[in-house]
Amino acid sequence: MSETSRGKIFVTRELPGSALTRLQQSHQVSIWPHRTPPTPAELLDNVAGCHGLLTLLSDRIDERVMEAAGSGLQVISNYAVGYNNIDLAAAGRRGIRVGNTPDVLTDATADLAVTLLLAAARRVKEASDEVRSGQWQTWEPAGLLGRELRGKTLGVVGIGRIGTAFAQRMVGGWNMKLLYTSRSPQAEVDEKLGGRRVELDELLRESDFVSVHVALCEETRHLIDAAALANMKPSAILVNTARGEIIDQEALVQALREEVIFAAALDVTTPEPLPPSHPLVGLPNALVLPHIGSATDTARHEMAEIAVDNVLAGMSGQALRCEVPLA
Ligand SMILES: NC(=O)C1=CN([C@@H]2O[C@H](COP(=O)(O)OP(=O)(O)OC[C@H]3O[C@@H](n4cnc5c(N)ncnc54)[C@H](OP(=O)(O)O)[C@@H]3O)[C@@H](O)[C@H]2O)C=CC1
Ligand SMILES: O=CC(=O)O
Repeated sequence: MSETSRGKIFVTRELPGSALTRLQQSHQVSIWPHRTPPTPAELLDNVAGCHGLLTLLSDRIDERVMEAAGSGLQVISNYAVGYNNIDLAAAGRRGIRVGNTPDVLTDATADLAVTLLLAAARRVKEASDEVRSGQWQTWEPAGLLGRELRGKTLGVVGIGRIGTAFAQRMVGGWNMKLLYTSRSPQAEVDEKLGGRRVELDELLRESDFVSVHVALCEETRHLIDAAALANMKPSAILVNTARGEIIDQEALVQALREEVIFAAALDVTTPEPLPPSHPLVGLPNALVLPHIGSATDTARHEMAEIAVDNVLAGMSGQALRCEVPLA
């Protein structure tokens, strides 16, 4: 299909900036008008006859959705770097290209991981709650004592783009010792950041701060389970900005309640949104944010530009600006 032949595109949410107007100029675009995602049934209805889909990480794009779109579907462009919401094998079988939005959100997400780590280390949630609830009575010598960062050991689980950017900040800012996991050696991380590649067991045992940055897939689901948490130091802090399912959340609740670890700070949970009644929300040593890793104006605008470029390229049969390799 050429860019001028007005293919049909379904976009599952409004995006910031003007990138979507580039799609509207050349194609027949329908944009889901609500703040919350289409239900699975609504998704099936809306994709019928589409040549391109621009999706969010909260939209599950499985074989049924591709089937409902029909044989004309050429491209699925995810407005995220993670693509665990898309059935890549099904896309591969159907010859559908899949796109994502890497790099432009790396700084924003790494910055948020630093924010979470610092907030947990200095007990910011408990301190703020004390002020809000009127429980702040006086300056106390032993009140709300947190953890220092300088010279401590940092464990980065998955040293890809965001894991590396996060490690740069922590090693450069606080002179931390770096341990990391990776399926392959990372010479640059070793040379520039003094990192040491280790097995997950050693990383968990030795680290004062553990931050999760692996992609979610079958191999990484519940990578941090009860046994992994028991392996961590009682003084350790766990940060997750990757995906909620990488941590066994029930095991985490128990570990926080029993002070197996000191604290957790999470941008991602299972499910999302996490209900306010969930135990993690009420625990003093857990900090939960509503998946805002990439939520800066710059990152979200640039993500929109890439996502639109990916749709346009895919619909004209070209390689995408950022294409996810299919199995
Ligand atoms: N909170 C938020 O808003 C955001 C969350 N994210 C999440 O962060 C993740 C990382 O993003 P980014 O750094 O750009 O991605 P990268 O692809 O650069 O890094 C992904 C890392 O995951 C590892 N990995 C992939 N598959 C496996 C596997 N099967 N087993 C073990 N390790 C694996 C890779 O390891 P290896 O080197 O061994 O291949 C790599 O270190 C995204 O997938 C997304 O889920 C991203 C942006 C914003
Ligand atoms: O979670 C966000 C992403 O871009 O992936």
